[in-house]
Amino acid sequence: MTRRQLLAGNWKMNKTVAEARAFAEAIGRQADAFAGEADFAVCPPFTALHVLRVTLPARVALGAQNVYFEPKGAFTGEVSAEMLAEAGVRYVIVGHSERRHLFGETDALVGKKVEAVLGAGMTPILCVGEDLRERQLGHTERVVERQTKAALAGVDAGRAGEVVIAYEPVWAIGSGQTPAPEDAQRVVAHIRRVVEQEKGKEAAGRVRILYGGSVTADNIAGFTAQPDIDGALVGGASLQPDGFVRMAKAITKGASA
Ligand SMILES: O=C[C@H](O)COP(=O)(O)O
Repeated sequence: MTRRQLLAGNWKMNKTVAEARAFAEAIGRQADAFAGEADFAVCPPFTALHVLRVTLPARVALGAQNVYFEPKGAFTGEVSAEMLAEAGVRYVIVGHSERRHLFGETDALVGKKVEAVLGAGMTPILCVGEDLRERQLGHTERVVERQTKAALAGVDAGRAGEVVIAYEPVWAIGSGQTPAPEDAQRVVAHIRRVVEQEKGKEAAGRVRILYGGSVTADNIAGFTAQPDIDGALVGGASLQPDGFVRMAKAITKGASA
């Protein structure tokens, strides 16, 4: 089964509207970087969705960093999946470790968000990953297994293959430290086995699993060369236009190699 590589930039709480526009114009001047056989997305804060919708190169899709699962109502501060879809959003990050740890998101809430995103015709980027203590205790596999099963619990086997999963070891996020690509491959292969066990072979073969955590233009190719790693979810290094372009070229080259 051939899966297209995906490069997704997660800007977190960075960039004003003016800064977002400047980024889109800068990568637009190097739009050739996005012409190859791979998918690309940028996930800005909500406030910069509109400006990116109108300024990003056509091959770079729009993503969001969060969503609420209810369709509408008295949920001050929240944004629904339908609202994001209408705003031109294609991908929605769900269950990022910063949301789980800083904002108390539970496995059950993450599962509802995954369903809402699929229900609105968008692609969830479901984040899973162990923290340092869990890793030191040897619990990595069981943590990603629990998170994956809970998040996919309400998803039909026929649609599970549409989900993108991002394996992000929490200790690697923003730290400059990464697992060896072979180590990330081992965990990602385990996640794929969990998908197979829960949703069947077809879904497991289709589901794209990214690596995230201190990815840069210099190390991305080592991860995306692994057989089960289908791209990267990138924080800090996605903020600079040149870095984003270099990563786009690296994954496109790997995809066609
Ligand atoms: O969603 C992105 C990840 O949290 C990785 O962030 P980072 O590339 O800055 O380590």
